[in-house]
Amino acid sequence: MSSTAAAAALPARALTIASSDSGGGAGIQADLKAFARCGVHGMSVIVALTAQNTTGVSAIHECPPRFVADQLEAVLTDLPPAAIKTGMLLSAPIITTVANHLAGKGIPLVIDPVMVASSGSRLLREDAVAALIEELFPLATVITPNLMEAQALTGLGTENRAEIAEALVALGAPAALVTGGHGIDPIDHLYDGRAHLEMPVTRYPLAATHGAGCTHSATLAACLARGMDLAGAARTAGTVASEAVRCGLVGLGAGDGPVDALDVRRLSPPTLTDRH
Ligand SMILES: Nc1ncnc2c1ncn2[C@@H]1O[C@H](COP(=O)(O)OP(=O)(O)OP(=O)(O)O)[C@@H](O)[C@H]1O
Ligand SMILES: Cc1ncc(COP(=O)(O)O)c(N)n1
Repeated sequence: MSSTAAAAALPARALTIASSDSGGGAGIQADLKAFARCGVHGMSVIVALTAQNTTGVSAIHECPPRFVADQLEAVLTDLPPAAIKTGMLLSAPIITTVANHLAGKGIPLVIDPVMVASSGSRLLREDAVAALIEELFPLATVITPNLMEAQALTGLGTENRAEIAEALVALGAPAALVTGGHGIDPIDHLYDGRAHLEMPVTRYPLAATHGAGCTHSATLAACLARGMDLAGAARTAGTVASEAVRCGLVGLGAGDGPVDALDVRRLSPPTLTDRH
C-alpha cells in the first residue's frame, strides 16, 4: 500500500483532557474505552490522578500546570485531534492552561463540567468554577453537565432541562446538553441557542453507572471527530452511554460498578497458534 493510501485509512483522532480513575471506571479510562468503541484513535492529557475505586475517591494528586502544558504541546503539534473533550479538570490553574492552549484552534470541543463524583467527592475545586465558565465555556462546541451540575452552574433548582439549558447558554456556552441519568425524566436535552432537542434515553435500573457521563461526553467527541453533526453525535452519545450501563459491571467492586462501553465480557484473548 502506498503511504498516501495508508494515511487515508487512518482513524480519526480524538483527545481527552481529564483525570485518571485508578479503578478504571470513569475519567480517562472510560474515555479511551468510548473512543475505541467509536473507532477513533484516543489520546489523553492527564491533569490529575485520583486514588479511586467503586466506593469513592481517597486521594487526588494534581499534575503541575507546566506538565499539563507539555502534554498538550506534545499532542497538538504532532497529532492534532479532530475533536477534544474535557472531563475532571480540578483547579483554576489547570483550566487556564487548557484554555490558553485551545483558544483560537477551532477544534470541536465537548466540555463535561465534572464537579462531584457519583460517590460524593468534589472533583472541581470551588474556586475553579468561575474559571471553567469564563475561560472554557466560550471555547466549547457543547457542554454536557448532568442535572445536578447544570443546577449548580446556573443556580436554578428546577428539573426543567429546557429552562436550565437556556441558562447555561446564557452563561456563554454555544450549546448545552443536560444529560438524562438523574431526575424524573430520562431525557438528554440539547439546546443550541436556537432550537431544543429532546432525546429520550433508555434508563436501566442497574448499580453500574460509574463513568456514564464520561462515556457520554467522550462518545460525543468521537462522533464529532468522525464528522457527525451535533444532533447526531448527541443521539449516538446517549445510546452508547445507555448501552454501557446495560453492559455495566454490577458487583465488580463493593460500590456502584463501572459502565462498560466495550462490553469486555464478550471479548477474549486471541487463540495462540504454534506459529506464535
Ligand atoms: N441507569 C442508566 N441507564 C441508562 N443510561 C444511563 C443511566 N444512567 C445514566 N445514563 C446515561 O448516561 C449519560 C450520562 O448520564 P448522567 O446524567 O447520569 O451523567 P453522570 O454520569 O452523572 O455525568 P457527569 O460525568 O456529567 O458527572 C446520559 O445519556 C444518561 O442517559
Ligand atoms: C477521574 C474521574 N473523572 C470523572 C469522574 C466522574 O464520574 P462519575 O460521575 O461516574 O463518578 C470520576 N469519578 N473520576
